[in-house]
Amino acid sequence: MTDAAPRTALVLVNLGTPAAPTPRDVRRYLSEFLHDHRVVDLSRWLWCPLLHFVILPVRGKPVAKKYASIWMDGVDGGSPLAVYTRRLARAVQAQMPDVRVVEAMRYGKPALRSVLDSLRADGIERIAVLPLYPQYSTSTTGAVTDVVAAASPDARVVEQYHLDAGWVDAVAATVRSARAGFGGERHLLFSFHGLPERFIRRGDPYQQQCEASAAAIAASLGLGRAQWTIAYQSQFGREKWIGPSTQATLREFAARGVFDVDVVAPGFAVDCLETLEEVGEMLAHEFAQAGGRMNYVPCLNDSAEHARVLADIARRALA
Ligand SMILES: C=CC1=C(C)c2cc3[nH]c(cc4nc(cc5[nH]c(cc1n2)c(C)c5CCC(=O)O)C(CCC(=O)O)=C4C)c(C)c3C=C
Ligand SMILES: [Fe+2]
Ligand SMILES: [Fe+2]
Repeated sequence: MTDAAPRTALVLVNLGTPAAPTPRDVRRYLSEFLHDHRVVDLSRWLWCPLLHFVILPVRGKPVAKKYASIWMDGVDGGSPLAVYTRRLARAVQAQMPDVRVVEAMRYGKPALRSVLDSLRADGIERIAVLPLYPQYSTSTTGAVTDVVAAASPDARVVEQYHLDAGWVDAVAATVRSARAGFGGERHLLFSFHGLPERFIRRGDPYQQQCEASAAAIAASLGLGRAQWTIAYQSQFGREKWIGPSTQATLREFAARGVFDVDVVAPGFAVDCLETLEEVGEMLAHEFAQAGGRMNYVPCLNDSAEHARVLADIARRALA
């Protein structure tokens, strides 16, 4: 570490998550998230009544229960997305002693807008913003760039890293080590967060980038095309989302007798509700009921390898 205070900062940004696994905090979080036009672009005349009178009241309690099932204990505990993001920022800081590394959330706290304002107030001159979304979507990365453009327009935003060689190899390595204890023929299922098809029709590159990431990770693992499949999870609402869905794919696997499946979720930098509860608990249970054995491969989380990969990406952005 140099003696002088760093003049450069790196902000790792994640989606955000409720402060506590209670219906009130879940509603507060969902309200901020689902009011963003980048996420739901319906007319507010239509969307606000639906959101305030149906979605938030109906979703608060059951979604809080799901968060409670994955909540991490201890003084440094909390929602996995928040805990792993905080730990990841510390691990990246250890890789970049001359840069101030901080974490921020697009929705909830620590709010991206106030993190950027306080870096400026502290005399930081150069800022790189790294949204923790390997694949670009207007609904996620685009929502981060909105805040950066308003608060700190000269900051450099890393818009995607879906084909970064270090990242591809790091994800492949987690799959390899998760498979180490198993013998025999296994199938690899890549499960990415879904998106309404409408976004793709309007030019969002997300799905194409997910496909490119999966193909690159499979190539790094030396898998043939018949040994892996892509699917999309976490559909929300009635609109048509990109598919096939992870749930339908697992049901089809069971029907075809494909019972030994590793599931990896390379669209998620850290584990969260959608990976731990939806895939690791709900879908794993459903697959087991159908006779299958799912091995969920954890996200890169706060591993040293993840920190090294992100530090390399950030250094290039700051160069
Ligand atoms: C229209 C709604 C949604 C879009 C579009 C969407 C895109 C999207 N989301 C992620 C990553 C995450 N989403 C998470 C939770 C989550 N997502 C939605 C809705 C949309 N997502 C909701 C309503 C929720 C909350 C849970 C629920 O009520 O079911 C999370 C996890 C957050 C956590 O606290 O753990 C992540 C991460 C991506 C990458 C993406 C587009 C590509
Ligand atoms: Fe509203
Ligand atoms: Fe989402």
